[in-house]
Amino acid sequence: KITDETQAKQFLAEYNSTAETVWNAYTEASWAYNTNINEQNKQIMLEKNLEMANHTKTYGLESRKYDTTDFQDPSVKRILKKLSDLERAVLPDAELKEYNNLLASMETTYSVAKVCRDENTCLPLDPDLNKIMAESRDYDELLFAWQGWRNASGRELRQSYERYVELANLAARSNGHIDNGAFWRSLYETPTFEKDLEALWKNLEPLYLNLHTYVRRALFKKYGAKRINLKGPIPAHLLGNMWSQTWSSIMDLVMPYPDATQIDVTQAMIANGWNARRMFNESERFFTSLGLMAMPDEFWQKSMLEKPTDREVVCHASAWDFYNRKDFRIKQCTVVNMDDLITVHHEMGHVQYFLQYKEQPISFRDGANPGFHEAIGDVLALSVSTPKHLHSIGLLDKVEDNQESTINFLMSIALDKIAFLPFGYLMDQWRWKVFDGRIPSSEYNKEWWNLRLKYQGLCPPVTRTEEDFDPGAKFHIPANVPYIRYFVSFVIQFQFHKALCEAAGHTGPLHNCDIYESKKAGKLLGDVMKLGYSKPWPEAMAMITGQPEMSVQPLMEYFQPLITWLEQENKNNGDILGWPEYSWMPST
Ligand SMILES: C[C@H](NC(=O)O)C(=O)O
Ligand SMILES: [Zn+2]
Repeated sequence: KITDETQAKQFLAEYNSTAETVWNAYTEASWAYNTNINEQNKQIMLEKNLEMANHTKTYGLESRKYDTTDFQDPSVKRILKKLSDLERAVLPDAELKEYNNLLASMETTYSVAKVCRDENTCLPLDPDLNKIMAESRDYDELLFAWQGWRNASGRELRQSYERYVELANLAARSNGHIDNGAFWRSLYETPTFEKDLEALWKNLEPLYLNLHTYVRRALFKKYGAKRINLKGPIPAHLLGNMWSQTWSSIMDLVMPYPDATQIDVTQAMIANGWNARRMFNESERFFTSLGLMAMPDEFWQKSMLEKPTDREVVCHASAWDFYNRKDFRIKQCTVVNMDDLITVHHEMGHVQYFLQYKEQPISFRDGANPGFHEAIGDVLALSVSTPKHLHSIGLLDKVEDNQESTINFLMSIALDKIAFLPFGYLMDQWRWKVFDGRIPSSEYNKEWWNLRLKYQGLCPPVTRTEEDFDPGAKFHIPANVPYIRYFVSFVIQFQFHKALCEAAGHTGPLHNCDIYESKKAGKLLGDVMKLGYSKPWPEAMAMITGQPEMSVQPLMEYFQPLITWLEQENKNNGDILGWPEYSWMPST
């Protein structure tokens, strides 16, 4: 073992500069493929991925030769520890090639899948099927899109997924993890991670149950007793979203006070001639108002902000770091609506993080934990979504400060933030169990729907079998993107919001806070982003909130007026919480 710290630093300097070149080459090739899906671009991406894996393995094996016990510099220890996990590069050549091919083909199948109405009308997910799921109030049309999408995507992916699980586990185990789920959880550096998550969920479950009961009653009014059982699960295609993960698109069906202010500003965006570029400019303006960084010119020159009409692309929105400290991009098939304005801020939050930590060693150019990276943009979006801010950017003609408008506003935010929690929690519950073998492939779909029932109180609108593979109908599953990061983000973003609002000198209810133009709030957030992955995330958490733990208290404080209202409303309606008639399904 090498115990010379100076030698280690030289080794890491060489790693850093060579990694920038190799990772940049791979990222360019991956970008070319994601923004123009064809065989040639796929082959180039696979070739660059092998080169990157080679680099990772060479330096990873070298890093394992160091004994850092007596090293003085904690960063050197931290980087060598991270490098010694080779991830997929540990696989033998043949398995690595097979693994990369599986990933590329699963993401392609998902991204080009379409649902045909007739032989010459085939609809892609983005924007067509998403639009049907959000706007249609026709039970059968919703079922057409919901079932068609699962036939075109999930069903086609089941076999590849089974092999992917084997190879992902082989890689994880070769790196010393018990399985791939354990590897994914290790990124949070928290031995009690699963217990902590369960405790957070137990605190949040009552909020979700109250929202579920209230929305079920509203859907009962709309779709009737044959399709909605007030003591049963909700059919999964009626919530305004292909995966029932956010419900704000059915705000019209659940609006508490139709005569008071509502904040869906899609109409106003269209009426005011907003386009994708305007949405991104507005978001950049918010970041710079906090004293954070503007987008570099390359961002505007090289991003893909709208869906091209002449080629196939991966439409699922994403932000890209090209690891040369200059080139950062977003790929988004932007639609002019409120939902996408929020997504724009989400993706711009990733790029802001990239910009803030770009001078860190490449191994530290990551979020303090993956949930931090997902939270940044959402924190700013909480301010942007306030009636006050929407009014200030010309998307709301008047701001009313009364109980009805407050409840309407909190309902619209809850339909995204509270509705999401069980989905954000169950996605990797399913995958962790697949990776550790508790869910064999013969039960993939049965266990998926058991979790969808247990956590979200949903049922499939039509009978599902093991011919189906419904988890595969959600991007992150074929795309091999972990998901607990979003559950973590939806909790901690309210902790960050509360802390930044205090820094901004906000007084009054938390839900009214808009940190726009607060340089103090911006500095608090910016200083944490600059750390990247250089410090364990509890230190970063403490820098923002003054304490090191995840906590649901700020989320509960934010929604408190709505929680009180929901409890009263559900009582007035004589409705029960939960779905005791759990085996009920709608009559087709
Ligand atoms: C919440 C998650 N966001 C993202 O992928 O950026 C999703 O869209 O499912
Ligand atoms: Zn994200």
